[in-house]
Amino acid sequence: MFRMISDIGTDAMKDEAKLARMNTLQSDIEGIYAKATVSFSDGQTLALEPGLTQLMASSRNYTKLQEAWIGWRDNTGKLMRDKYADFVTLSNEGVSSLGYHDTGEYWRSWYESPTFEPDLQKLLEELKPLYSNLHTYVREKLMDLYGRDKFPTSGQIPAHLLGNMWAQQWNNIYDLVIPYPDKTSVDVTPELKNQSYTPLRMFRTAEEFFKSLGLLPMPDRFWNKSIIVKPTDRKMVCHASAEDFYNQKDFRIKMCTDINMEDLVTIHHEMGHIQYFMQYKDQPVPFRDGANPGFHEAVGDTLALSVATPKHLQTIGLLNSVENDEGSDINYLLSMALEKIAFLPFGYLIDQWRWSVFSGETPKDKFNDKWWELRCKYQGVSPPVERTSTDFDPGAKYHIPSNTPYIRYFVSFVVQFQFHKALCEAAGQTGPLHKCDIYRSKEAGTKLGDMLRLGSSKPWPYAMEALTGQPNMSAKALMDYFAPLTAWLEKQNAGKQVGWQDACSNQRHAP
Ligand SMILES: CC(=O)N[C@@H](CC(=O)O)C(=O)NC[C@H](CC1(C(=O)N[C@@H](Cc2ccc(O)cc2)C(=O)O)CCCC1)C(=O)O
Ligand SMILES: [Zn+2]
Repeated sequence: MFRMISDIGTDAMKDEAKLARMNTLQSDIEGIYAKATVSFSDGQTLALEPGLTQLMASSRNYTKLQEAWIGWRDNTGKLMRDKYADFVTLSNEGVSSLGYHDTGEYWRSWYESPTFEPDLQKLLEELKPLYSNLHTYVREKLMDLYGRDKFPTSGQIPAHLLGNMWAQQWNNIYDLVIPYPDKTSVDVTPELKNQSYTPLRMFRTAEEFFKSLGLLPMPDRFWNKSIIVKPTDRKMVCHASAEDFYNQKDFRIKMCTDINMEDLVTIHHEMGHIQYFMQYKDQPVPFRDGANPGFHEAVGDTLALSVATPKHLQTIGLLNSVENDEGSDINYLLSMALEKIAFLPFGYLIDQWRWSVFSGETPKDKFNDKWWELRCKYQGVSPPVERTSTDFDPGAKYHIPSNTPYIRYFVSFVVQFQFHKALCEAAGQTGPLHKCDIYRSKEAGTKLGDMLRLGSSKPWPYAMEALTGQPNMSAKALMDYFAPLTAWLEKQNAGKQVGWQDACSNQRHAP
């Protein structure tokens, strides 16, 4: 407890003037991101939410997508590079008085493990074959649609074609890659609109899932004080977030909710944070935190793994028919892979880049080269147009200007499948993991609640063992979940060139 109280991060900066300068740089950088818009050649001007997000998700116009992709980076990252470099120097100075070599070392200390970095690398390597198979399948489909001459001979996928501004999740191009179009497709967005769901009803639906497990309901103050639609009377950073006011009563979400499946999942994610806040609210303040930051990110997503199943969606009236055949199964697993597998290298590389910047390994003039070195190697995506060292593409992703650590999401995307497997067993679900729905299982809820109430009072391996019966992070549950899809993808990719070269080439395939 004493160690946690004294671990105050960059606020340990001794020099008041430098502390003020660091905070000014941070708020300047965040301001650039918050105010950014893109003005198109056709006169349209869009903000990130909802305009650019919806364009990147739904447009199939190569040039329009490219214009949005370049415009967003010109109006965010490109304007931050010098300030960010100065911020990094001051941030490192701030934590040095706590004995950390740099900010990256401080951030990694939250995982309390001397083998944290090699453990992460091993997980990514175990998951690489599954990612490569998904990447190859998607790339072939996109080449058919956009033409081979748009794709580099080194095998990467141009980053603006994957349905997301950062190519971090590919669920929005599901319609372009759906394996069995005549079978059940899981996207319930149209149904949410047909049934005129409101943001409030989406939040109530999520709350009902938590309550069905015997977990805590959202308190009245939550419903009175949260902001769940984009306000018209003030500016607000629309990036969803959950806040703990550390007074054992006030817990809130702010979010600019869209009526679609993606936001229904996000609502569960944010409500997972609130549930954790409430479960550990009686711990001493230093223990009112996740067992590690990845655990905090995994709570809501774990429950959403049940909610997203066709069976559950039918139970809550969002899907009228569920076919139990191989085609529907593969359709569902592929839609989940576009959200969960696609994310893994992205979740890994953000802080690989940032740790290398904090440590001094990557100097300012190499910021963008290092970023694309990692994007080309780990994620197998390429820039649609040539990038230069005056660009600063990492700054186009919220978590860099907001200085929010990111490896927590890679950890979460691995451990959430371990949690899901453990809760499914507690709920007495015996079938394939991807069909499990823990809805209404008080046994599962009790097991989860017991772990959440620990907060950060025990080392995370203790919490992991309490929930799953063993203390380590493991990719096995994730690979078990997607096993039927792995076999199917290997058959689909037979005879195809699987994977990509580490470096992106400038050369493109012949038409
Ligand atoms: C006071 C404070 O800071 N509170 C923290 C929570 C805490 O630390 O207590 C907080 O609210 N952080 C905001 C952040 C928002 C989101 C996010 O940034 N997600 C990542 C990665 C991802 C993507 C898909 C997915 O399914 C899960 C994760 C991204 O969008 O790239 C955006 C929507 C989802 C989660 C969050 O909730 O984690
Ligand atoms: Zn989160």
